Amino acid sequence: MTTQELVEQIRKKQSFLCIGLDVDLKKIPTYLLSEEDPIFSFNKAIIDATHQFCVAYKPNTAFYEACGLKGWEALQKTIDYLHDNYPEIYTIADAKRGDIGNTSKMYAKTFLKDMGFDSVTVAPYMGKDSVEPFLEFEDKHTILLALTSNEGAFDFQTLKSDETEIYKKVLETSKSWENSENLMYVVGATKAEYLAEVRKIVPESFLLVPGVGAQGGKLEDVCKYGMTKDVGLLVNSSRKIIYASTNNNFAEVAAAKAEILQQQMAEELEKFKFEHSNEL
Ligand SMILES: O=C(O)c1cc(=O)[nH]c(=O)n1[C@@H]1O[C@H](COP(=O)(O)O)[C@@H](O)[C@H]1O
Repeated sequence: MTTQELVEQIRKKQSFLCIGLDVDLKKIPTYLLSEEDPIFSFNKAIIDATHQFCVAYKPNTAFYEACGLKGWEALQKTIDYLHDNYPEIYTIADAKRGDIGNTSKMYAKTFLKDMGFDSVTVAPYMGKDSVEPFLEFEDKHTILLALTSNEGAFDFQTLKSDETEIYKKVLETSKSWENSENLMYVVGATKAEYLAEVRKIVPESFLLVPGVGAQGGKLEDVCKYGMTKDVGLLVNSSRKIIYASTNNNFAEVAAAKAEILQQQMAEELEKFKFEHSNEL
C-alpha cells in the first residue's frame, strides 16, 4: 500500500487507529482453546468486529513465534484473511528485525514479499546496511525504532553523542539512506512531549505511535505534537482493545473500545483542520 492510499483510508474512516494483534493464549476466552486454530479464530473475530474503526493491524510476531509452527501458520492465515476480506487495511509485522545486509535481505523477503505485509518494524542499531535491504521494496514501508515507549528508551536513545541525542541521529541519518522515502518511525506515545523535536527533523514522515492505553500514553498529546496536514500518525493500542473482555462477547467489547478511540481520533482530525484552516 502506498502512503497516499493509507492517508485516503484515514480520511475515509476518520481513524488512524492501529490495533495490535498480540495474541496470548493465556488471555483469550477459554472456549476458543478447543478450536483447531485458537489464535486465528481469535484474530478473525477481532478483525470482523473492529475493522471499520481502524486502518491497520499490527501483529507482534513474538506472540506467534512463541507458539512455534502453529503460531507462524496462524500469522499467515491472519494476513491472508485481511488481504482477502479487507484489502483496504494496512498491515504491520512488528518483528523489530535488522542484521548484517545479507541477513536483513532474508528478513525483508520474509515479511514484505513472502508473507505479504505492507510494513515491518526494524531496529536501527546496526546502521545503514542493516536497514537498506528493507527499503528496496516498492510501496512497502520500513518502520524504524526512533524513540520507544519503554523506560529503557532512556538507556541509549536519549544519550548525547556530539551534543545530539541518539534518537535524533537515527532520524537525521536515516533520511540519507537509499529509498528513505519508504521509512516511517516509531515514537512511543509515552514520550509525546518529544514529538515536537521529532517533527523538526521528520516533518512529514508517518509515525507509528504505540503506548496509548495499557502503557498510559495520551492520544491528545500525541496529536498536539505529532499530527501533520496528511495526519502522519498511526496510533497503536493492543491489550486495551483485544483483551477488554475475556467473555464470549470479547469481540463486541473490543469493537466498543476501538470505536471510542476512533471517535476521539475523528475529533482530533477536526480540531487539526480547524486550527490549521489557513494552511490546508
Ligand atoms: O514497535 C512497536 O510497535 C512498539 C514500540 C515501542 O516503543 N513500544 C511498544 O509498545 N511497541 C509495541 O506496541 C505494542 C503495545 O501494546 P499495548 O501496550 O498492549 O498497547 C506491543 O506489541 C509492543 O511490542
